[in-house]
Amino acid sequence: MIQVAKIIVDVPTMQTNSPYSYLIPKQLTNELQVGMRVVVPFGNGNRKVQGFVVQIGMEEVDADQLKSIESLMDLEPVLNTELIQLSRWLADTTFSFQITCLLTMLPNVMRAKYSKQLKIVDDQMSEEQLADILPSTQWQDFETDTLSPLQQSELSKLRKQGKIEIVYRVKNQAQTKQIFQIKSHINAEQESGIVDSLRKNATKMRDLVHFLANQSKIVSQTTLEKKLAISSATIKAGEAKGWLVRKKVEQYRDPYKEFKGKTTPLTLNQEQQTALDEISQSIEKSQAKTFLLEGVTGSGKTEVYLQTIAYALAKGKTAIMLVPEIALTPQMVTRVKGRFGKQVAVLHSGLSDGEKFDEWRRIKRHEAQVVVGARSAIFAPIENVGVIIIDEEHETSYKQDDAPRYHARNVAQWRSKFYNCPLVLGSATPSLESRARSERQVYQLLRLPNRINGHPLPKVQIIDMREELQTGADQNFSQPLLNAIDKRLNMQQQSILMLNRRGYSSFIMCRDCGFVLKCPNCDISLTLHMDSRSMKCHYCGHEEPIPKQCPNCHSRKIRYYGTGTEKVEQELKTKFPSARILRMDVDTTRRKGAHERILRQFGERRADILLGTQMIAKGLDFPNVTLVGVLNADTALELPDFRSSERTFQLLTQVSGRAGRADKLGEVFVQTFNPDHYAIQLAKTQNYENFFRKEMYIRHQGKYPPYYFTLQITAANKEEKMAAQKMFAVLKELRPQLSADAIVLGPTPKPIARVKNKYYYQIVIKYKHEPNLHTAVTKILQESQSYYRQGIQLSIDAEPQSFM
Ligand SMILES: Nc1ncnc2c1ncn2[C@@H]1O[C@H](COP(=O)(O)OP(=O)(O)OP(=O)(O)O)[C@@H](O)[C@H]1O
Ligand SMILES: [Zn+2]
Ligand SMILES: [Zn+2]
Repeated sequence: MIQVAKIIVDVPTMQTNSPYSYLIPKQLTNELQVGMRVVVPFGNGNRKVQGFVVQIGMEEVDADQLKSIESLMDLEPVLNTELIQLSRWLADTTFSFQITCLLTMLPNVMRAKYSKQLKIVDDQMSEEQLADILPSTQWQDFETDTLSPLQQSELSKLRKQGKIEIVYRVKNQAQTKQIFQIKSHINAEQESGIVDSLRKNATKMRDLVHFLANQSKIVSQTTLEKKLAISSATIKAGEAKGWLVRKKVEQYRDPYKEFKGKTTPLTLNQEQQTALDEISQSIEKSQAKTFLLEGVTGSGKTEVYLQTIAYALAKGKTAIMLVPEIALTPQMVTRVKGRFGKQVAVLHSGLSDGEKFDEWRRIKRHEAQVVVGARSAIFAPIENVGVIIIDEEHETSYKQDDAPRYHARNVAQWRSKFYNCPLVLGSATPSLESRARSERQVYQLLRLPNRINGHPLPKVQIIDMREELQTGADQNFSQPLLNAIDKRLNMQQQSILMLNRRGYSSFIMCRDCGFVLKCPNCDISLTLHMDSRSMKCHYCGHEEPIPKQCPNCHSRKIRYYGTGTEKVEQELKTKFPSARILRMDVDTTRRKGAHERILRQFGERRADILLGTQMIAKGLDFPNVTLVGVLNADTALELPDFRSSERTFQLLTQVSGRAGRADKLGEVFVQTFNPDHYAIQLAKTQNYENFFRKEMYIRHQGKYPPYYFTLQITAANKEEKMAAQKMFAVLKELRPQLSADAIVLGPTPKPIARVKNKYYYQIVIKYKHEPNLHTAVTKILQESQSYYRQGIQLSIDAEPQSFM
């Protein structure tokens, strides 16, 4: 029996869910702990990889058979036992590898960077000889698969002859920010003596001495440099003379350093109070219970969340609150930070890697007790959790598209059980899955059926664009909507307009031959963008100049069709020359802080109209907004997805909810070509309960979730035939494991069959109870490693949120 460390290694092409055993070097026996990252040798040669220690224990093995840990990457564990346990569950339930899960839980900077270098180890070999095969500029970090077959064989020959070696290094990217602090070592009495000893023209030195002689507090070096306009060389010279000491200290990169503003708890109304009491009781009794807080838009759900968090904190516990990425900046942060100040850590994609790393460490060191963040914040290393809240729980962004394909709601449930604390799911339009569970008493339903302001929900008018177009109206604006905008401008009230398509035109087509300009890499048409004067692919980012003539028949009759936010902005400017318009879409919010700036401007009433894509639909709370216009309600309805009605209803209800949230009444116009569709008709009354019943009936008929589970398996390859063949082979292996009740759709190409030059084929399995499915799919996952070498990527998605 010897002591070994069980380690999950980071080898992308040889993944497995079982850890490897390594020997622990003598010097490290007392140091090594579960949850640390280490560098270990792996495979043949001297390849080094990052690994995670998941267990330390005795094992019946021959020490000669094992390799030994090379070095530690951390001096303390980066993962606690809870998170290691969670990663195992996550890998199992999302059909992914544990290493992928571990890396997902940590800030990006904790992913190791690998470097490899060619090194000559034989005196007989000259650098020129090697450079003949591979230019010396490529000796560092070369990619073997980009080399020519000849280069590959030459290099491997040299290696076999022992003339060259490939040296691997694992680099830790996690860097803290260090600053110098300065403490004076001289006093006022010493000043004149020192100054006399200086040369006459040493004015900078004199300034420094004067400052130090009269300063007893510690200052940072950068402050001092700025204040006295001196260089770091002057300060170092002062240090050498013993006038001061410099000390290196760590400083957090705080994204909300400048944050000010404090909010106090509001007096809750009866319904809010009842909801708070129910949840608080669960915190008090340490119950792992899930609540569904169904509250209409503007019913004050956020205030319930905040007071729930306050309750958990008062009990000496911590809290996690998830919000959709978009909602995070900036209104939600203001609300939570305003209530809990420095106790809050914020995690979202708008932060730099360094900022995220520092916020993560504040949580880990128990310096923050409240975590607010987007999806991945559910993995925050917070302990002693008292409550977990997921706002807008129906949002698709809570499901990750890449491996591990997890849903934050499921992870939250796991952690809620681990800590015996309640989980609160909040929404005005809950997902059908969650609402159905509350129907079966799996979740406890709490309702806020009324708006805080006591007003009814805004009145919604559906406008039939087919009729409007017949009367010769505008493509984008119906007359009633134009009138309503005009009225708001006259009354100095604000409007929000939503169009779910960015760019100028959705596609361009030749009127002579019908040619449509498509992306060379994907099966979709290119979108015209006027601000960059180019055609762009919204899937892969491909960009090319706007053609002046048809690339197919050379006709000049090339025309723009469809519309986007850019074009609508231009039209608005022509129609309402005096209106101040803000446009918010992916193109105007690319730069850091742009999102916040636009919303701040709108909140300060420095604009009359906010025009945007669906990123403006959620969470915004502006009291002066009394009009909401949806320019085209049909975009989501057209998608080939069984959730398209649900998405449409949710989006319309959410965006309608932005109007009339304070003392003034709100009004909504929804323009559509499908005025009779039930999702649109029911959004008119914003009656979620009716929508729920109708949609449940349809899902039952179609055998879809929440009545059936779904599992999607996709194969991707540069060649369509390869992707299709693999999917047929997978199905052949899987089908015998399934009962006759399981329904298999496909193999079929995905609705967008080609993206970034890869073809996608899929099968979807719908099932109720399949005891063999999990094992069979896990086996397919393990086998997928071997096709990976043939360039076939296989992905498995349990409960996919999108079938595109
Ligand atoms: N008890 C209360 N007394 C007074 N004002 C309140 C109270 N609760 C909430 N409010 C205010 O009512 C407004 C709407 O509340 P909030 O934004 O929390 O609603 P919500 O249910 O989260 O809305 P949505 O789902 O539309 O985002 C906010 O301006 C909030 O400050
Ligand atoms: Zn043409
Ligand atoms: Zn493309």
